[in-house]
Amino acid sequence: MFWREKARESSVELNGGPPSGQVRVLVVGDSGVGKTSLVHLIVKGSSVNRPSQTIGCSVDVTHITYGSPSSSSNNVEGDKERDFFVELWDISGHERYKDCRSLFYSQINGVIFVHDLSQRRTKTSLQGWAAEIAATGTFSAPLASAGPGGLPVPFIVIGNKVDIGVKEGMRGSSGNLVDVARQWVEKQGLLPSSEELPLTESFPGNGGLVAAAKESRFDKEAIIKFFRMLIRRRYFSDSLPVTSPWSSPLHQPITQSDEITSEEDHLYQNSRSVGDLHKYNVLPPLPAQRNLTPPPTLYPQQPMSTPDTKYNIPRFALMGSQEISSVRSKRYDINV
Ligand SMILES: Nc1nc2c(ncn2[C@@H]2O[C@H](COP(=O)(O)OP(=O)(O)OP(=O)(O)O)[C@@H](O)[C@H]2O)c(=O)[nH]1
Repeated sequence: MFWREKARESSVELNGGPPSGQVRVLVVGDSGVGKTSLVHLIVKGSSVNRPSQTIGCSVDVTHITYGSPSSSSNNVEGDKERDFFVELWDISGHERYKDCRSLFYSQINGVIFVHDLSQRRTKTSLQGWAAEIAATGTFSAPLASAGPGGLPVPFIVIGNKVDIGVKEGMRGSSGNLVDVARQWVEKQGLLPSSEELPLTESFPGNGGLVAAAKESRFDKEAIIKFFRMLIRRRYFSDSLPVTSPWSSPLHQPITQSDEITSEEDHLYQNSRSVGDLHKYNVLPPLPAQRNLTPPPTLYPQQPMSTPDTKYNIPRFALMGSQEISSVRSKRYDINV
């Protein structure tokens, strides 16, 4: 395995210094669901025309800010705005790499599960992905209670290809054999229309995001909040509650984060999807010191404390194609 730097921005404007740390996020799901397209969209802010099939794993790095821009650097609270790297490890979904992909499941802070809304089985298989990662991965800042498949870190689920996906409540054909079979059986009157063929839809399904990576549509706000939540858990969580995305969603009114302020927050204030929220539950924290060996950090972190923030994740808020203002990207490929 070797790393090949594919592109590097000439300069990275950071908030008064080098990044304060990094979090590692796996992006997993079956082959062809659009993981590479989504990562490209998150990092570059635009769609990619013809993504090539991922070989083993490719890693993109973006950076986001965390903290309050108005705080002075002398603030004893240490809540001034800081930059953090977010590593997005795009794992190939191809069967070819099934036996070796656990090589990449190292010191994970969070997971983005991706499925294809037009291929029902790609959602069903997320349970297997979760179990595989839980069984073979190592984790940074693990949660006290495990999620699906025993996964001990926060995750989000993204249903991609909403542009061609079967609309909720409609029974269209996705081209998937199981769905075709279901439709045929229903047409024969063999099953009541609400009856499901034996499909395991046990993966948490009520709190996911939807996206159309090909059309540059995704819930940028939710993704950024997810990243910030991971940063908070890893670097600021000694005395803070942490969140558990796999707990039962709480449907509460949207509350605006009073901790994090940035242009992005203002940009997306008006774009929230009201009434259809996925709310992270709050669980007791694990102190950052209890982490397993963290990923190699480029720069030492300063201990800081910040007030707690509860995150609301809109489930469905499609955004136009906008450049992610705080994104400075580097891309690395890993070949195995
Ligand atoms: N219609 C539609 N097609 C999409 C969308 N997102 C991605 N695709 C297409 O789906 C195909 C697979 O996309 P990738 O991003 O390479 O999928 P992947 O999950 O990274 O695939 P692997 O590398 O094999 O794991 C490509 O032809 C994309 O253009 C979408 O939102 N809508």
